[in-house]
Amino acid sequence: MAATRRLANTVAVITISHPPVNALSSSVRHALVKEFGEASRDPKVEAIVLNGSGRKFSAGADIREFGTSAIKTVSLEDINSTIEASQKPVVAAIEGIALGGGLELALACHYRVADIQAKVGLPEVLIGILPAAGGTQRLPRLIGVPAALDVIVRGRHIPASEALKLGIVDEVVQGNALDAAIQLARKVIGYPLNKKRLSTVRISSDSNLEDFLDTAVEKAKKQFRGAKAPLACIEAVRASVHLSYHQGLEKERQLFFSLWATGQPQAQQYAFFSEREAGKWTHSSGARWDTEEAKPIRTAAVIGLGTMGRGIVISLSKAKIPVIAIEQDAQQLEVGKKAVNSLLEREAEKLKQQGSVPSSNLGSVHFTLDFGELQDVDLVIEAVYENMELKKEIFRKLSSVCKPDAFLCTNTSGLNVDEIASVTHRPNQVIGTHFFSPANIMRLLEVVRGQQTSLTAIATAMNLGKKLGKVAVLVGNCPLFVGNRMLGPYLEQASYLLEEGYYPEEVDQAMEEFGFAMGPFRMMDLAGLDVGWRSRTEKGLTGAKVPQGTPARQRLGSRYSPLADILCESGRFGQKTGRGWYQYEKPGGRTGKPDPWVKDFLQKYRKTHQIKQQPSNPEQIVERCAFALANEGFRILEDGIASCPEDIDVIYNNGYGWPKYRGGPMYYASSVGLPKVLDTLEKYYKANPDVPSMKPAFLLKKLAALGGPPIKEWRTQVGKPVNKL
Ligand SMILES: CC/C=C/CC(=O)SCCNC(=O)CCNC(=O)[C@H](O)C(C)(C)COP(=O)(O)OP(=O)(O)OC[C@H]1O[C@@H](n2cnc3c(N)ncnc32)[C@H](O)[C@@H]1OP(=O)(O)O
Repeated sequence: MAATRRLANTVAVITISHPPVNALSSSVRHALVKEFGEASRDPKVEAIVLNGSGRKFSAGADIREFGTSAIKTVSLEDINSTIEASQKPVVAAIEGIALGGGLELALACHYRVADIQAKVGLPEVLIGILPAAGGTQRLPRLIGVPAALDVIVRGRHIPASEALKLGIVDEVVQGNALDAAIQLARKVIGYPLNKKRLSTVRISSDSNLEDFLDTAVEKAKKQFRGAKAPLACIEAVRASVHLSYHQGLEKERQLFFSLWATGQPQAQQYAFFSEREAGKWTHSSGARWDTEEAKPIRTAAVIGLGTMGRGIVISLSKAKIPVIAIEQDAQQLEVGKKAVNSLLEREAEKLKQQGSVPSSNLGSVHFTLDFGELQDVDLVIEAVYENMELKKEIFRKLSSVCKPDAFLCTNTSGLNVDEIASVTHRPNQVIGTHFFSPANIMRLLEVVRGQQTSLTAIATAMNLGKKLGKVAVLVGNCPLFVGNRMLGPYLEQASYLLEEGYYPEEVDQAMEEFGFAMGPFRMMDLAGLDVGWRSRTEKGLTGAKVPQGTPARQRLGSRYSPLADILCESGRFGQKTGRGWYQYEKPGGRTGKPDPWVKDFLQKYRKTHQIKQQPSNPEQIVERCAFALANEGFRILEDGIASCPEDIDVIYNNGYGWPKYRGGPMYYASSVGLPKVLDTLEKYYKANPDVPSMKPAFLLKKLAALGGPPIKEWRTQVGKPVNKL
């Protein structure tokens, strides 16, 4: 049953019942109409309380119904207007969550009581749409335009205590929200309801409000580059100022349909469900997320307190896991300790502002130089710099010091997890946990399974990711895993574009207009050019190990761009040295400006190597870079390193600044059309046979030959997950 009704004296309690999150599916909406109608007509009923089963009010509209005929049956806003117009007082008892349509339903009620643990919000913008059941019209009438705009455009989940301050809820209770709502309902029987009907409230407009909305548009254009939903949200809220409630609703509806026509909601909803699917990992043995039990992690340790290690310590502490943090010498320990403590203070401050007690919400951190102190921890994460010998030395030590069932994780961004595991007595307990910088902020975690990694270790690492609030994706062990492996051909194309006549700012601008948080050159400057340079030097691609007589722009018979190496040889490592692809105000500076030195250097380089300049074409920049990424993605699928295209997209959306409204590189390839992607790559590769990364992947050819089936069908065509080195 989608909703049930019972009588508590003269109060009817209608309970939405649609596990797991009480989404307002068509059957729930039908049930609400029926139960509410009967309660309204029942002379024994003097007031009505709405709540959700399983201590969750509602997560809003059933996202799976969008684009289907089910969404057209019984509109949520019709239900909301009926509730609002009720002559009997209606109180929402909010436990757990009231999100999207869930909050819109609660806003139609005359009163709202929330449990202290509850969160409310209008997160529609995060799935590419806007609140479309009156939310953009009722919320500004309740809490004012500026506060409502912030809630709607950011889509954040607001804790009950803040919701009370904002005026979204009338009462917050520590105990049972349902009992409190019933009590309130009884108390207000017979009170006038007019002022409680939000659709009747008037918003007074003034020029400040107009300026405020105009500024919000400009800010949103910059902040959400290319995303249409935030702008539609602002326009809908603007309508609440100028139009009657009913005209505003019509505007909300029109904006919803025009957003749908852009294709962005479909991409963002694909991204939403792909994230949920990533948690449902499968293994070639047939084992799955729901067959394997994770071990509890009560204590953890982090080795290395560089940028990554510090972020990991904070993540663990925020998940209330006590951490032991280790460094190799007293001086580095002191530096790391100061940095961690200052980050922890910031977290404690945030908790205080939310009304929580930091000491009960943050795990303790103990700093030491002594590996002996790790003997009882459940899990260790090594986060030292990328050097195989150093990592092996640490894992040897860990293997002898840690208790036999402790899990040993490496935060390598691409080294061989099996080789690291091979020096331990427990390769089955070794697993890769590749965090992204800054690790306390970035949501992505690549969990890398080695040949011998046990299913329990996989389940435990995936579960830990969830506990840390991350989206964990299980991948196979190959050089650079998934995300960084795909970055190779992408950055290669970016460099070739510079050789062929573009400048870093032009390539970055094209990719940022496409929607990337940062273009490739800004990203390299931020990450530090020296990191890749060190790795290329170790591989003999640059530096003294390159055989005499090797052409400057060729390695092992393939095309090679030495541009980044030359920059590094001139001490240009990016932001950290104040010079890289851009110039910065000072070493460590963040604001990059185009650098005349780079322009001059590129012009001389092109002249020296007699490279013909291509006519400028921003579309070509995007195609070459984005298709290079997707092509490597197809190879990764062929190799079984990622088990489905959705996992690759989750990695790019959450770790590499890919615009979510384009779904991810694989979704993008699918939406452009696989035959077109194939054709573009084929043409490029024919003209550039010395660039093997652009040779169309076998799987791409196979899928294009099948006419480019929908992305959810690709899974049937890909290999079994393996480890490939
Ligand atoms: C025309 C009227 C328009 C109305 C606009 C809307 O209401 S649009 C919907 C707005 N609501 C949201 O965007 C909420 C989306 N959901 C979440 O943020 C989270 O799922 C959650 C509710 C905070 C719960 O998070 P938690 O981590 O506890 O669980 P999961 O995310 O794993 O979700 C559990 C399963 O529930 C499915 N699900 C969640 N929300 C919805 C939804 N609104 N519609 C349909 N399904 C939903 C989710 O997919 C999980 O199911 P699986 O089968 O496991 O994938």
